[in-house]
Amino acid sequence: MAVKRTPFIAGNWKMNLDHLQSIAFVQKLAWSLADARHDFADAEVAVFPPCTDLRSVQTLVAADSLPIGYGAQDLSAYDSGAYTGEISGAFLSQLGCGYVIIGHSERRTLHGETDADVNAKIKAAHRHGLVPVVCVGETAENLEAHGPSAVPVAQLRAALEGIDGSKGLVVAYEPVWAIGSGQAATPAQAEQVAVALRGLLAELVGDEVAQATRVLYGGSVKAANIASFLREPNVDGALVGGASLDIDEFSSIIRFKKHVGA
Ligand SMILES: O=C(CO)COP(=O)(O)O
Repeated sequence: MAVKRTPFIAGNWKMNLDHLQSIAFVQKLAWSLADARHDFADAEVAVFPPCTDLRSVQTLVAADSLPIGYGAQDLSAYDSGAYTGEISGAFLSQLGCGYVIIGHSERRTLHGETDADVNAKIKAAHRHGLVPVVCVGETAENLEAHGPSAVPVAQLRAALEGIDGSKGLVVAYEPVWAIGSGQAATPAQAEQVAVALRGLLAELVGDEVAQATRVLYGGSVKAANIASFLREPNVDGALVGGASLDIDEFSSIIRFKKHVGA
């Protein structure tokens, strides 16, 4: 069954751009999206700013009904209470977030997030109507020891335990060795893992949800390589880090149709 999945181009700003800078960036992105010379009808664009920027982004997006989605880079597994420093999914929903990144490798490595934490956070996102962008990916050591798919597949299996797939999700395959290194995976590698992840989705949440779920590639994506990833049938977009902070580069990435010549 062939299902058309809308390509998703997501910018993960990480801990960059304060709320004033986010306003300038979103305004420029809106101008770029409004550029009549380009057809964005087939792509969905979203940004993931620091939490302190979300209110500013919401105000801009809502004021002009901008075709820009947005979300947070993390959320609490809890809904409210004595959890100092945590941000509830309820608050993110109130700010109009549609998405939330969960289980980014930087959270796993630098903040000790486990598969169980990722699972609990996906459930929290679903409780509050947020679509989780679930990140999985292997280290260079994992790649050498187990090949490309084993670790991402094991992470996704653990992440999705007991999840209701009908509540929506996006999966982002981000090899740790490709993040911020300038050395992206090859499109064939990304496709191979995306196929394995979609196969697992079919097993866990059913074929219909698996076919509808966007599987993104992330790791050193830039304007020069985006089209090569999007040509792969199972790669449905990109989670972009460094290149999403440069308005010219990000604008060029979201014009991927130009790169593929469509
Ligand atoms: O971690 C990433 C996006 O979440 C990828 O980062 P880079 O695009 O900077 O490699």
